[in-house]
Amino acid sequence: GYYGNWGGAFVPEILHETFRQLNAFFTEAQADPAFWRQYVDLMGSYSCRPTPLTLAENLTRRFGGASIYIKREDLNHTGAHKANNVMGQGLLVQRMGKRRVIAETGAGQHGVATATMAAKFGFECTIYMGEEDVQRQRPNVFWMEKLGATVVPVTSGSRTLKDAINEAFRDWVANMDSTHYVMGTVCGPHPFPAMVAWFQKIIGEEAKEQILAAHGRLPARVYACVGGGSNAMGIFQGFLADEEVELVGVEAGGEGLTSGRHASRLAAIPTTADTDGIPDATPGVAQGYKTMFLQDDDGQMKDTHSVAAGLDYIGVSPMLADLWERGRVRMTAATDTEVMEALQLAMASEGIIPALESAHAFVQAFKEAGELSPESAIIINQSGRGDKDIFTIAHAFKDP
Ligand SMILES: CC/C=C(/N=C/c1c(COP(=O)(O)O)cnc(C)c1O)C(=O)O
Repeated sequence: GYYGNWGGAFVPEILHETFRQLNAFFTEAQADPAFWRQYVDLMGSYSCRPTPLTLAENLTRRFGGASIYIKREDLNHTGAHKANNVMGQGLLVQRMGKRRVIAETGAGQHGVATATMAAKFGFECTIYMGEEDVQRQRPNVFWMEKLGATVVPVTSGSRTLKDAINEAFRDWVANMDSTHYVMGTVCGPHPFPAMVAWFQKIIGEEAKEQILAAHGRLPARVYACVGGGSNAMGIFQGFLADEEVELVGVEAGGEGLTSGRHASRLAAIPTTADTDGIPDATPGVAQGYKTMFLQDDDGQMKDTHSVAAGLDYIGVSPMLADLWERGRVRMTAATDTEVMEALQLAMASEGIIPALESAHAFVQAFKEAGELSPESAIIINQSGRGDKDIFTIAHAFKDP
């Protein structure tokens, strides 16, 4: 369960048997071709896959460089890439014979997706959500409850994603015989990162086939926003073996990397010795895994900030920490202000409304498209749609 120096499964003794069982079920499912076919068929009939790869002609013309393609994970059922992971996990829960699922959520997309899957599979469902996120993603809270899930507002800590994860783990330790924890991203103790990345790789498999068909050759660069890292790992896996394809992760720059109010774990750190004086992430172990965390000198988790609830998290996938350390993935950050501008441009130019999280990837792609040759192409992974963010966006534009 390691990716270079990162990952592992730092879980208490009491959970070892549960993790052993989970690993056994996952390994068996991975080895069973019928399981992956069942998953692909379900994603086709229930979640509109394959999702389109849309050529953004107006944005391409505006920047005058690479052809800009958008991978439309917003067109999944429930509106984000989270659907890929939860439906796969649902099939796994069926194989394990469990009847209850729990999950953490920040943006509420993973929560809605898990509640949707539970309704379809007939599982009992409890979602843990930071009180602050309950307030800023109300449309999703409404749907989770309407779909039959119990939403538990979490009032400990910073009342955001990391606190929701802590509460979900507490529930799981107390109910692990009946309950599966549907981790929403490629973080947490092994095998969670591996499982989530395995289901999300469907994005990259489709995108590679689609770009070769539409553009005739591999893209120069692929951009994805990074919260825990699951939509990024999903699309990146389609191109990891193609060294000529540059992979760019975009983290939450919040109010700026020197503001102390951001959620950038890797982008803030130049790969050389840290000389920019920006308080950066450091290696640590928390929430069951080892990665680069935004923590203080005592190893206590810092409060993060992002306009996008789904990126507002202290940890980053051990897979991405390893790919970044090896130089295979370049990490950048986009500020809240840049995100709003890119969102507005995408809406006005292409009639596409990205989620605030996804808009971070658009920011970096817009900065770089013009410097690439017109014969080249780039792909932006649009992880979700912006409907959930209507109040945040309205507020941002009201106060210019
Ligand atoms: C698992 C907690 C993260 C959530 N969402 C994260 C998210 C993200 C960031 O998550 P990753 O892809 O795992 O980095 C990107 N795009 C959208 C639309 C998201 O909703 C959630 O609760 O919905």
